[in-house]
Amino acid sequence: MSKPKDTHTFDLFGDAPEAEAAQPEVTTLPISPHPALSDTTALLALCERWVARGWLRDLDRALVRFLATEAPDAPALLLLAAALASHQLGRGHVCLDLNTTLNAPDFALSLPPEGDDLTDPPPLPSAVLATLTLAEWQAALHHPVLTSEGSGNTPLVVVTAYASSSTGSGSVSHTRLYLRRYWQYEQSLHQQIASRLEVMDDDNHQGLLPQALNTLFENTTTLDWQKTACALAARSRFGIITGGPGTGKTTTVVRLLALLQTLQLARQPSQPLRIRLAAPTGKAAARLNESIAGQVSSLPLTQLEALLSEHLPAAASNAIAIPTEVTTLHRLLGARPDTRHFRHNATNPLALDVLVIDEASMVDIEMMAAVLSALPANAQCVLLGDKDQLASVEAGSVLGDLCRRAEAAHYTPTTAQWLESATGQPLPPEYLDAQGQPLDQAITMLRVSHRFNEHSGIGQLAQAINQPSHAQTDREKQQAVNAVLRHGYPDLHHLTLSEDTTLDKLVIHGSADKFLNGGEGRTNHKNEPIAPPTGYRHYLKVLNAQRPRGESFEENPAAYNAWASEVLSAYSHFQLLCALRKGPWGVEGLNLHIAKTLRSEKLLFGSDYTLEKGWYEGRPVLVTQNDYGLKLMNGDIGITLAVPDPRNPQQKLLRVAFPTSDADKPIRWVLPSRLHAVETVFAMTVHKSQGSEFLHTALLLPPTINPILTRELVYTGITRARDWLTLIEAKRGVLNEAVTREVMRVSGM
Ligand SMILES: Nc1ncnc2c1ncn2[C@@H]1O[C@H](COP(=O)(O)OP(=O)(O)OP(=O)(O)O)[C@@H](O)[C@H]1O
Repeated sequence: MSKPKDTHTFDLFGDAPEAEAAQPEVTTLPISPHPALSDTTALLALCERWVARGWLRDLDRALVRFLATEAPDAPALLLLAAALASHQLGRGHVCLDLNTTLNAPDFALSLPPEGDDLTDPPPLPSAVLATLTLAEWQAALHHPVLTSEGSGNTPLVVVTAYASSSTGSGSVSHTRLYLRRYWQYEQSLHQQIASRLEVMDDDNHQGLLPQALNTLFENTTTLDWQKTACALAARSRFGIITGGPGTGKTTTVVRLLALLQTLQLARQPSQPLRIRLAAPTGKAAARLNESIAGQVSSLPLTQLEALLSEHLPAAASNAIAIPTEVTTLHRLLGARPDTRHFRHNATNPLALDVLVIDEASMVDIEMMAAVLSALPANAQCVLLGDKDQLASVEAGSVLGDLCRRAEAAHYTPTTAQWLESATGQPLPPEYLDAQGQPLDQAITMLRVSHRFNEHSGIGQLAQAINQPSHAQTDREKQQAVNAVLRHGYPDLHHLTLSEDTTLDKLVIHGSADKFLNGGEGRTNHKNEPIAPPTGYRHYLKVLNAQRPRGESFEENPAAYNAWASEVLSAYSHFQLLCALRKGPWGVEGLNLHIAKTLRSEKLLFGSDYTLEKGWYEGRPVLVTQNDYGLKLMNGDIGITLAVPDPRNPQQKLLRVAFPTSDADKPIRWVLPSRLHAVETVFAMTVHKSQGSEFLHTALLLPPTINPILTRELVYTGITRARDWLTLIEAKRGVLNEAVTREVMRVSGM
């Protein structure tokens, strides 16, 4: 849920003047209670009007009807809360928080960010709830058939928590209403995590742990958070390593696996750990696969094996093996078509000892609960991810919730002492807290980016945007962000659209001329040269220049695979990201606009209809649903290529090329007619871009602020950029607004 600037004045309908004229019910609050608060028929009629406007889902209204049939005496106030609780699930919240809803009622529905014509508008939630008090609403939630505090099998669960008030005048109650299934997911996560937080081995494995850590990490004078992360993650059966882009999460986890395997072989020489690596999407899995493979080859395995044989001569012959294959969570659990149940669960657990989950910020509460309950009791689970990124579009922000205290660490003196003996590094006092919770002891935040240094505008901008709101005022944050934009960093270009060709030039050519020295002469953190930024022309040129000639697809599949690999790699050089789906500034409008622009440059060909609805060579597509038959995962990107028709080589057939992780068959060629859940991806939403990175990322912010534009969205978008970032504001000022809005997901975690 985004933070309202102040209740009721948040501009839900775009620019203020029209909005004011169009929302009589916002300004004229009813003086008597709205009938829907006490009468079920009136409530159902209201829900119907909300559904007709798309403010509420049909599913939410159906739930109200079902509950009203199950319990005809249920108060309308309870049914209204149930409708809103159900609706929150579709918006990422695990439950309905009554207090938050009463403070900002209009955030409880999906009011149209891009405006509404508002002829005969239904009442806004702020009008409906205007006379309702928290105590009245809480009292209405007690019903023997529909609600309980968790006991029995009621469809709804009410949880009330008490906390001391900020004014110090006693305690305040906070009430959350859950659909039972989601309450169960939370309970299950609590139990699973708590049961794994116990410290496993306090004797440092007879001195092997510090020696292995010293073998894996160079001695540094400053605190090495990566070494700390490895030590802590080896200490209990649940650990989290969080950090921004390039802070070394993958590097650390590869060393952690080598460490765990070393310790295991010292314990049981003939039983190496069964380690599995997983990520929420195919794209994220492929990325981790690639970077893990590179990192494993640089591990000091020979030294670790020598260390092991010193400790245990009997174990000398045991080689330390680290897997590099990464799977998706769906595959790992054994997803079954047409059911939300998996093959692996608490009664049929996964056969593994260690599970690493990368990009954990993208894992929703249902999936996280499913994975943890499918783990054997003794298995170890390590989550990797950036706590500040957008959470999954599904309900829950598990990683963000678990890492809420990660910044200040909160390590207890016992943990600090143990860490010092394991790593040889004392912890600075600001990270210590005698009241630290068990979960705090299992989390490490990596704080140094090895990819973006102080000379990188991408890194500096990410840091400025990411400052939490309690650390500075909105004005200070905006000033810090603007200072980065004005500084003249070589990897950063800030653009405000003034003429309509500006965006076109960028998406075609990449606008290298807008970067310092035309983007020439830069090197990366490994001192390798960085190629200047490109736009979509680049991959379309590669497509045409490297097309195999003279041989058919069947005669020389390797040539066609090599061509497709080059085109796919060239495509990953540039990606336009945007916040919205609909409208001219959303994916739908931009995709068509860009396709036509590329056609006008003779880089693509096809009629208006084909570009909008059909298939054409060069069309890049994003898979939007897992397809196990085709072995395609949500998030996979493919490019449409024309290959000779085997029946008539003069004719061409369109096939879509997707990359695979199989070196023998690097490309999966799919007929367009078999692809049912794909969309053109010249423009991609920031939500869909999670887990991917592009050499040049252009992030386009629409001209009007709306609830989806938050600091997390902007941060996630800009951190998809590896070498170059173009930040585009359709209208100046939107960025300033967006960076001061935070996502606040409601949950009980
Ligand atoms: N301690 C270190 N010293 C020097 N270079 C490092 C160190 N740790 C990581 N790197 C380098 O920094 C880069 C980023 O590291 P890595 O991929 O592990 O980070 P990450 O946090 O997983 O990144 P991502 O944002 O892609 O998830 C890599 O090139 C890696 O080799």
